[in-house]
Amino acid sequence: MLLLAAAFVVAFVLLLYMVSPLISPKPLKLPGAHVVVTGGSSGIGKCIAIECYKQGAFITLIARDENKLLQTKKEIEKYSVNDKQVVLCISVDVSKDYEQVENVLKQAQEKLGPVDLLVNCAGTSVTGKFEAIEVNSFERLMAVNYLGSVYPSRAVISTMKERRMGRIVFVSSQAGQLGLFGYTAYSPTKFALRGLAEALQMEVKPYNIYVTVAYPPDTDTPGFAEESKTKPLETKLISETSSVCQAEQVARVIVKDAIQGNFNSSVGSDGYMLSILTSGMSPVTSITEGLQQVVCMGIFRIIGLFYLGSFDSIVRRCMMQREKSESADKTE
Ligand SMILES: NC(=O)C1=CN([C@@H]2O[C@H](COP(=O)(O)OP(=O)(O)OC[C@H]3O[C@@H](n4cnc5c(N)ncnc54)[C@H](OP(=O)(O)O)[C@@H]3O)[C@@H](O)[C@H]2O)C=CC1
Ligand SMILES: CCCCCCCCCCCCCCCC(=O)[C@@H](N)CO
Repeated sequence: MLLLAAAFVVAFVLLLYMVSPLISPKPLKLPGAHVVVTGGSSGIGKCIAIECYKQGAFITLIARDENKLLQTKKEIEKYSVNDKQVVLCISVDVSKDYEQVENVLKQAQEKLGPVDLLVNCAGTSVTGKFEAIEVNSFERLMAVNYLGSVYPSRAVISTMKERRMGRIVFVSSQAGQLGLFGYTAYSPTKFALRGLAEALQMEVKPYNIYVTVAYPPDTDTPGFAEESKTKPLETKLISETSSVCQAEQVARVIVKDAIQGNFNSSVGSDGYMLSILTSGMSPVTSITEGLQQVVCMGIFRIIGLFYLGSFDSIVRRCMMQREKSESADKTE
């Protein structure tokens, strides 16, 4: 009986593997491809641009600060692999005016051809206790992190559909997979990208367009340094659960997953567990991935509950410490 069940499972898995080419896309060829990176002048975005350029792509960098763009262009050009390669810089705010974003992308496509890969990496963060975060920060973060990814994607999608090819990456965050102390303004903007990505992927898959959502952990970048200046102690202690990654490593993983058309992109063992645990109704891009989710989800939930317990105790400890030092101040 047991043997029969085992044979059935093996046969089922074999069958799944036989149909797997139906769900795995063909890898994107980067040599000669046009890659647009928003937020390409700094941190993770810059490293993604370098990684694609090293593999022969033509690059458009989008960010606001022109000086930073030009400096990054020079830095990237050191890695050229042929003398035809171009790095184009566009200074625009991706979150302000849709028409403006559409226009600059049109110009970029006139110069370097239709976009093969769009990486939405422009983003920013504000941390603090809910009541301490300025009301307009909630709006600004939603505008930059969410609408700033909607606009460029909306501007390239029609051409991608016509060409029956293309890749779009949304750079979310581990804070887009779980909500943590201090991230009440930031996390929702990163969760929103997941919803956008799932809905969009279902629409564009028949057009051979593949969407990737990346969930990086804390990564050593100028943005992260800025964020760390005002981070609550609780957020720091909770985040120390997983170590800080290098931007080059994060970029390599994102580019690899985008090329392969993987819906989910994560870094490190925490990243792997979180992605399995929060896979929900997201699409799978390989049978192996689906099987890993089915097998590991329960056990990762148990591990996750221990993490949550330790996060709660960090928060409680910090609160008690604060109250103690406040009452000590009063008695002085
Ligand atoms: N570093 C980390 O720990 C993690 C980061 N992430 C996410 O990765 C992405 C990149 O982060 P990181 O490399 O740290 O960030 P950086 O702050 O180092 O770089 C941000 C980039 O985005 C650009 N940018 C910001 N706002 C706008 C805007 N309104 N319009 C156009 N460009 C804009 C910046 O240029 P300029 O200011 O000139 O416009 C810059 O090029 C973000 O979305 C972030 O949320 C996710 C997980 C972890
Ligand atoms: C089985 C379950 C395992 C759970 C492991 C959980 C580990 C949590 C660490 C969270 C770190 C927060 C990253 C936010 C990074 C970010 O987006 C900002 N730095 C942007 O600047």
